[in-house]
Amino acid sequence: MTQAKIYPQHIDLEPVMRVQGTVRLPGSKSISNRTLLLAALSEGTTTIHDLLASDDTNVMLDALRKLGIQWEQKDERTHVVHGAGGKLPVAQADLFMGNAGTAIRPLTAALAVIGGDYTLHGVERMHERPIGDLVDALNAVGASIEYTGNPGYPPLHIRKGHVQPDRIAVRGNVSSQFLTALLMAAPLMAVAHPVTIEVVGELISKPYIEITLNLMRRFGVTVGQDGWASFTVQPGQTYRSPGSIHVEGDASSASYFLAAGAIAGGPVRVEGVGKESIQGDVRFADALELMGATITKGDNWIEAKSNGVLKAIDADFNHIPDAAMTIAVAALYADGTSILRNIASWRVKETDRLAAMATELRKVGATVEEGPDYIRVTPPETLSPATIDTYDDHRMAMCFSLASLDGAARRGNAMRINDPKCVAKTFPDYFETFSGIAQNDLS
Ligand SMILES: O=C(O)C1=C[C@@H](OP(=O)(O)O)[C@@H](O)[C@H](O)C1
Ligand SMILES: C=C(OP(=O)(O)O)C(=O)O
Repeated sequence: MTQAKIYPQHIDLEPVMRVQGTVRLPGSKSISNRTLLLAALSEGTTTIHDLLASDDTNVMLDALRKLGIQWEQKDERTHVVHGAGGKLPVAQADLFMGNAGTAIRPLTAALAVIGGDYTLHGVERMHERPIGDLVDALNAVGASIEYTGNPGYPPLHIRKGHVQPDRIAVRGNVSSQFLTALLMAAPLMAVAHPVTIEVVGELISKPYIEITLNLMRRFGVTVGQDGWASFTVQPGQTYRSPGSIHVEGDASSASYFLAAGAIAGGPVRVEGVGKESIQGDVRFADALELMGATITKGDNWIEAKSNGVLKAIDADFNHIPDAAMTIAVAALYADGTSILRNIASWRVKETDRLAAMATELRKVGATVEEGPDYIRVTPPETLSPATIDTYDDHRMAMCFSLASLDGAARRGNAMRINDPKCVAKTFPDYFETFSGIAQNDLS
C-alpha cells in the first residue's frame, strides 16, 4: 500500500511500482444530479440507490430542499425523494450552485419554466463558466432571466415569465448541458402542444444527451428525435416516479483506475459500470485498448491490464471530454507523441483545462503543444518528480496521481499534488482509493 501523506495543502504520492486490485466506484455524477431533479419534478416518491455523495450532488440536494422538495437519506446508500409533480412548493429562494454544471444548468431551465423569484450563484469559477446560450434560448420564448453580474454568466435572477413555446432553439457547441437542461424542462413547457428543441450548429459531448434521454424515459417521458438536430416532446407527458432507481458507478471516475492498470501492470478492476452502462465515458476503455492495453468487461465491471509499453494515440475525444483528460496523462507512458483532438470545451470547465494540462505535463518533463482545441503530448525519457497545481479542478488532481506510477519511480521521488481536497467535487475519497491499488515495492 502507498503511504499517502495527506497534508492540508498537498499530498505526496510515493513512487508506485505496481497497481493491482478492485475498486468499487462512487455513483455517477451525471446520473445522480439528473435523477435528483427528475425525482423532484415527478409525481410520487423515488428511492434512489447509490447516489453519489460529493460537492456537486450536495449543492443539488440543498437547492431542492430550499425549493421545498422533501427528501431524506435512509442509510449510507439510500435516498428517498418526494416529488412535487412539476410544481415547486417554495416560490422564492437563493441557491448556491458551487461549481456544478449539472446542477445550475438544468435548474435554470426548470425554474425559468415553472416561474418564481430565484437567484442562482456559485463559486468564482462558476461565474466565469458560460450560460448565455441557455439563457438566450429561454428568454427568446418568454422566460425572464437576468444576469446580475457579467452578461452571459451566472449569477442569475429568474422571475416568473410565460414559457410555452412550439419551438426553442439552442446552440450546442459550448456545452451539451444547455440542451440537457431544455430537454428535462420540456415536459413542463409542452402543456397544450408539442415542443421542439432545435440544436443550432454543432452539438458537442453527445453521449451526455443519451444519458438525459434514457433517464427521462425511466421517469415516463419519451422524446422524439431527428438525429442530433431536433428533439420533440409531445404534450400531456408528465414525469412519474419509477419507484426506485439505481445509480451506476461513475465512468469518468473509473478512467483513473483503468489507466493505472494499463500503465503499471494491473489487473485493476472497477465495479459499478460495465457493458450495460448508459454513460458515454465507458468508451474511455476503447481508447486504452487502442493504446495497447488489455480490457475485459462484464455486465457490471471493467478491467484493465498492461500489455507492455502503451502506444501513442491520435484521436478525436469530443465524445468523452472528461475521461479524455486521463488519456493526456496516460500519454506520458506512451511510445511516442499522442494528439487529443476536438476538445475545445476543456477551456470552459472547472478551469481552462487545455492550459492547465499543458502547464502541468511540462512540469514532469513532457513536450506539449497546446492548440485552440487540441493538445499534443510527447513523453520525456524519464518523468521528473514535480509539484502539480490543480486549479481547483478535481480531474487535474485525479489525473496527476497517475504521474506517480512507474516512470516517477525510476527517480525515487514523490509526486506532490497541491490542494488534493478539490477531488470532493465528484470523488471525496479518491486518494484513499488510489492508495488501495498502489504498491510501492516489488516484494
Ligand atoms: O451533462 C453532463 O452530465 C455533463 C456533460 C459534459 O459537459 P459538456 O456538455 O459541457 O461538455 C461533462 O463535461 C460534464 O462533466 C457532465
Ligand atoms: C466538467 C465537469 O463538471 P460540470 O458538471 O460542472 O460541468 C467535470 O466534472 O469534469
